[in-house]
Amino acid sequence: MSPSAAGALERAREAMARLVVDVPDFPSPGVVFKDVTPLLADHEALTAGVAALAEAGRDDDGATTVDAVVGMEARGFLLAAPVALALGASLVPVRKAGKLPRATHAVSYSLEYGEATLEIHTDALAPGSRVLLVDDVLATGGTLRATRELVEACGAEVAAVAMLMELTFLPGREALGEVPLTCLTSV
Ligand SMILES: O=P(O)(O)OC[C@H]1O[C@H](OP(=O)(O)OP(=O)(O)O)[C@H](O)[C@@H]1O
Ligand SMILES: Nc1ncnc2[nH]cnc12
Repeated sequence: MSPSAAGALERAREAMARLVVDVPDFPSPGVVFKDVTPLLADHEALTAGVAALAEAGRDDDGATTVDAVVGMEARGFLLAAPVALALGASLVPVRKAGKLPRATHAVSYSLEYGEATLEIHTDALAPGSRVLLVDDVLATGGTLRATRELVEACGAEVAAVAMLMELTFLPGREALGEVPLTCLTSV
């Protein structure tokens, strides 16, 4: 890792420890919700977080290794867009059911506090393209597993995954198998 990437990671970790707020019993009893909105509101924290996430889509020489960045609705969009710009890659949204206007692939899944369906436009990713998935929180891995299925339904490949935060008391990481996973912090 380059000195500037290591610096961004250190600044992002410090910012997350300071700015991510635990909200007990939201959106349902027993869930401790990780609210990243104060981090998004802090320019330096967001800059460092985006730089650190983007490293997951670069090689050791700093060259971009992915064709597209996929963000999962809704918080994933906020991070995936600047990461895609930083990498010079395409931005592709994976949306909750009924939001995309053209033909879609769809996958239903469970997450820490409910169930949902995610969709991707069938032509959103070129077959064979390499994709970086970006989101804020990895919890049960339901969102990640569903998104991976959607990417693969397009004939593309998940090359790497980058998250701000991993909840290690949940088995989210198992959704990935061998795919490289970058989580800036673990709780
Ligand atoms: O690992 P999992 O158990 O699937 O949980 C992680 C997902 O949950 C949150 O999204 P949510 O579906 O709450 O949507 P939002 O971003 O629209 O708030 C979070 O942003 C991840 O996408
Ligand atoms: N505890 C949590 N906080 C924020 N986002 C989440 N997504 C799933 N579980 C979550």
